[in-house]
Amino acid sequence: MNVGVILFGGSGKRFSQEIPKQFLKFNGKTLMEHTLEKFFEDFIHLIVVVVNKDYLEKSRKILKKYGQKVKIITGGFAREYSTLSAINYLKDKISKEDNVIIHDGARPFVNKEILLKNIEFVDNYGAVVTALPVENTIAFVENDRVKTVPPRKKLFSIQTPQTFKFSVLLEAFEKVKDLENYTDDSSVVLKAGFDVYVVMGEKSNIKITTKEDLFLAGVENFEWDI
Ligand SMILES: Nc1ccn([C@@H]2O[C@H](COP(=O)(O)OP(=O)(O)OP(=O)(O)O)[C@@H](O)[C@H]2O)c(=O)n1
Ligand SMILES: C[C@](O)(CO)[C@H](O)COP(=O)(O)O
Repeated sequence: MNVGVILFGGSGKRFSQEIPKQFLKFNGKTLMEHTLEKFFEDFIHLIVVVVNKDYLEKSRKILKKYGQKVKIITGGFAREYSTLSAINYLKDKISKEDNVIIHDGARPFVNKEILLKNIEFVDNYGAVVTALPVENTIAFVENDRVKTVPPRKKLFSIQTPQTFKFSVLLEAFEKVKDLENYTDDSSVVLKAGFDVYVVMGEKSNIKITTKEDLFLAGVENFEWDI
């Protein structure tokens, strides 16, 4: 079975101080609807949407039209605790051999090809991360001073989905406790000692973090679903 986990448990503070970006609306739909609908594929059998507990009722109102394939749970105070909430929810519902596809709700432009590649690769490798070779030179900086410039050809920018055999997630999130120190799922799995393999992402699969990202994605106007 393939299970989608869509993370919408944040507050979107870099986008807006007032309303979480989950509820921004463009092209007639909220960000939450845009991303969720990318997972409405026949090869995804269950979708767990992790929402911000302060907006549970609002999220339920938006998502109820999608029916029983969508399960709504609340997340944690940091991204990886939201992933942990999904793992705990799934513990008694799916098999250790099932695939769990974890995706930022803030990435509405993911496509079917990336989802299918994640599923194809996780069957071989057990843990995969969507990523792209970086195009800018990256520096390690401390106190405004460049300390090192790692060789670019080995650097990748990590995206989502990040897809794992459920057994890998269970073991990794059992071993790693300081989840607030991690910004994605693959780094937790890596820390737990698993190999993680790359699935090539796409530049269009951007994360909507600030308003500029929306404009870069070609969305010129948006409103709020309040
Ligand atoms: N405690 C958290 C924090 C983040 N996320 C989700 O992880 C994705 C990527 O996080 P980000 O883009 O940083 O969203 P926010 O944390 O909401 O943004 P900000 O850091 O600006 O507050 C988002 O879909 C967000 O909803 C989550 O599920 N639970
Ligand atoms: C998971 C992620 O999108 C990979 O690049 C990124 O780490 C999320 O960071 P955020 O600060 O939670 O948006």
